[in-house]
Amino acid sequence: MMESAEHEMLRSLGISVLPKSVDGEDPISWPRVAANCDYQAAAHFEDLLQIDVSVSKIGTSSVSYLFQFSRDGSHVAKGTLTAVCCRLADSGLLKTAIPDDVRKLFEKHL
Ligand SMILES: CC(C)(COP(=O)(O)OP(=O)(O)OC[C@H]1O[C@@H](n2cnc3c(N)ncnc32)[C@H](O)[C@@H]1OP(=O)(O)O)[C@@H](O)C(=O)NCCC(=O)NCCSC(=O)c1cc(O)c2ccccc2c1O
Repeated sequence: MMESAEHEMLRSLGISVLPKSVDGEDPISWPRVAANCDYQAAAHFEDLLQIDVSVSKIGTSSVSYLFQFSRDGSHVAKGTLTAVCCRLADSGLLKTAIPDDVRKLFEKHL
């Protein structure tokens, strides 16, 4: 659920989760390196949960998110996730600095 919420947030900022290569440049994506979730109340099958996503930290190449889960206005869980900005090179994932334009978009959600 956190990954889906993260992807929705990226899309809302106009950031593709897995863009196509343009002009032979390596596309950039966001593999996750850490995730955690604290459950504060039970959620049941078919419950409709709201997930509020915010950015808790922007590093050089990493971005951390906070996820607040609620049901009918009551807190259910709190999660965190850290992803790293990477070039999808032929050799695999290579860490790279978060581009300035993307950093500015994330800063709006700090
Ligand atoms: C992602 C890596 C390639 C980075 O490796 P590297 O060794 O270069 O990174 P650093 O150790 O220097 O850390 C970079 C950056 O992250 C912060 N960080 C690292 N670990 C943690 C942690 N546990 N908690 C918090 N923060 C952490 C560190 O402080 C640095 O921050 P700065 O801001 O200071 O730069 C390499 O780590 C790697 O490959 N990891 C495995 C990733 C993985 O397989 N994850 C499992 C889920 S799969 C996934 O999420 C995924 C998503 C995609 O979108 C993909 C797209 C295309 C292909 C594959 C994808 C994919 O597997």
